[in-house]
Amino acid sequence: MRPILRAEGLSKAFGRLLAVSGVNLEVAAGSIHAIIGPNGAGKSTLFDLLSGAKRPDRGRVYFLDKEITHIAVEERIRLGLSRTFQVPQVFTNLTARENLIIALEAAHSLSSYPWPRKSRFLEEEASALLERLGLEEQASRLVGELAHGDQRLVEIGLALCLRPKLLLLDEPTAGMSDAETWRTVQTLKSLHREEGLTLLFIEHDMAVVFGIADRVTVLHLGEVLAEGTPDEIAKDEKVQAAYLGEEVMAG
Ligand SMILES: Nc1ncnc2c1ncn2[C@@H]1O[C@H](COP(=O)(O)OP(=O)(O)OP(=O)(O)O)[C@@H](O)[C@H]1O
Repeated sequence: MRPILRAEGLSKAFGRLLAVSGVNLEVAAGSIHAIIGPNGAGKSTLFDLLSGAKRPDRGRVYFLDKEITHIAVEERIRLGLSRTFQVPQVFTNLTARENLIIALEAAHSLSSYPWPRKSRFLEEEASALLERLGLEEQASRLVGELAHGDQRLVEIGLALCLRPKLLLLDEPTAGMSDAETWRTVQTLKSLHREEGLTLLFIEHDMAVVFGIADRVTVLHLGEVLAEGTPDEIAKDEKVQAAYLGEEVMAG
């Protein structure tokens, strides 16, 4: 299938440490693609290069066949490439609904709308998003008081306000209980199914990777060690060796 995102020979060094080294990556439109790898493998740095938070020393990034290597984060978002972070970027002193309304207002240019119409539009859009995320009951609570899993879902909601075609998720289930992880996985699956959203996500929890990914790229010491279906990756001896000493591939 046609790639929505393509990276060619991406490299990024911090001093003498080569964090990302000659990475080639293709993310098929409509896929759920996981990036895995031991701690320090370069996963977050790769995300920074793809989302525009950092610039590569070498290599190119293409989104929908347009080269985006040197364009700003905001422009990438406008093209349809959004991301979430390891620590949720949300307004903790506002409610879940208020968070979404602010993001929706910023995402749509509504300045010419008369206020009643604008207000109704924002309320309706926020309600629809809260329902899609399963956050109706939490809508009027301060985000800072919500469970960690719900805060992360609010952050995903903020990214969805921008109507992305591709969503980059940095460890979407990190720090979640089993129940929160399950709920997040179901929500991501339904967003993928119902909205045709392509997902690229970094994940340490192999149950999540094997539960939803149709493609997996393994990074190790900044390089692509292997790429394939979850089953191919689970059987790969190079991958098993790279994870030696970590428990993540067990089971
Ligand atoms: N700003 C920075 N300055 C110096 N070194 C950095 C910086 N950011 C990352 N590194 C180093 O680059 C390497 C890759 O880090 P990165 O965070 O991309 O890995 P990761 O695979 O996301 O790790 P983790 O799974 O622990 O989050 C690590 O050795 C890290 O210490």
